[in-house]
Amino acid sequence: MTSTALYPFDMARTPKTLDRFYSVIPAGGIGSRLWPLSRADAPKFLHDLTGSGQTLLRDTWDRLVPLSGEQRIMVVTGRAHRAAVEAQLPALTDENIVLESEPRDSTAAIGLAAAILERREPGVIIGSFAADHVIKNHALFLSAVTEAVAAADAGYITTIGISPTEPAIGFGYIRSAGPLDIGGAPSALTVTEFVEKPDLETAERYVASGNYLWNASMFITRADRLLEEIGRSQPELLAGLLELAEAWDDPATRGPAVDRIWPNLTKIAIDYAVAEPAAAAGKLAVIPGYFDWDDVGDFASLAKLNSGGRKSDLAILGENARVLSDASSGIVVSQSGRVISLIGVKDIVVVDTPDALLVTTSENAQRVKAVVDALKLTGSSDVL
Ligand SMILES: Nc1nc2c(ncn2[C@@H]2O[C@H](COP(=O)(O)OP(=O)(O)O[C@H]3O[C@H](CO)[C@@H](O)[C@H](O)[C@@H]3O)[C@@H](O)[C@H]2O)c(=O)[nH]1
Repeated sequence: MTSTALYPFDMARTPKTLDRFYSVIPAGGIGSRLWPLSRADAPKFLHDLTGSGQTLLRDTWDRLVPLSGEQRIMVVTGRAHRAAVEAQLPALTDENIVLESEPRDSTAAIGLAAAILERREPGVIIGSFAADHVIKNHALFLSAVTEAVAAADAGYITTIGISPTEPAIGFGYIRSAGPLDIGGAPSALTVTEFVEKPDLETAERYVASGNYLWNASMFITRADRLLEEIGRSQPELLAGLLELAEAWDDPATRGPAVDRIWPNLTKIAIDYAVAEPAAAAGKLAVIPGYFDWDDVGDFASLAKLNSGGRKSDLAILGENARVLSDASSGIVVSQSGRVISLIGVKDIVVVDTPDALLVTTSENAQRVKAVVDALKLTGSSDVL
């Protein structure tokens, strides 16, 4: 059975707008809160973190095939990841892989895909979906995105909002208001405010108010509308993206244009460059998503994901893991083959790789990024 057949989604009855729909997968983040499992040469999206037997990138691809077909999925990733990405996605065509010489953040990555696709096919609608998230209830995901495509066709930059369960500070918060009257998008809501990564006090206030949704980092929009919004807040960045797109499809002009323009593009996340200003201008819409969504941002989420939500359990990841546990809980990731024994430790995080060992607790899982920053500063980048 192909993965497509797993979805209860009838392509014959999907709206016409999906004919113009392209999925974009920006696969650029290293996932530094998952160090030392996630590395520069083996980032989070190239790992199987769910026990599905597939990498998160492949799971993402399979999820998007029913929406765009294999021919209309574009992946934007670093040059260094080309071979690994292509091995994961054999149906990815050369024209649908965009290779970056260095990371320039999500506005440049998604904006370049939009500019290339708009040039090839004016009027195209794109949806960008992180390469390293975990989603269950695919039918609900597909129906939310289908609605988002209809809202995008009406001119909105559309995102998918998830009901918050805690005042997480690593997410964007979307304040939704009344319904928008858009055919094909009955659950679309107008957005009055988008706040990227608020401080803890603000996040607590947002969650307590019940008026905010988490941004799931999915942006569905007409490519021309996205470019217009980038141009409003980052005109120089837009000019660079348009110039790159013009040179892209000719191998003789692409290389020189990339060398000249790409390293000078402003590094800014799409949440700041597009979502916040578009919300302030009343051009952002949100579709509430009722599917299970997890960005697996740190080892605490990874532990939860792999222990079925039971805090008392010990989740073990690693093909040849040899773990002895007595009255312990948390997560062990084993890549070294060493025997690991735990006695009476709760909510522990142990990540054992051949050249680096991390020991912390679920409560401190967010602080792993600081270790990565410190390793960079102390010249220990060989283990990153
Ligand atoms: N190709 C490429 N992709 C990139 C780059 N930088 C980021 N990305 C991709 O852009 C997406 C967002 O990554 P981050 O910018 O690291 O996002 P974040 O800190 O996790 O926050 C975003 O996601 C949250 C949900 O997980 C959101 O709540 C938040 O608002 C925001 O959209 C991911 O798919 C990541 O791979 C880059 O330089 N190149």
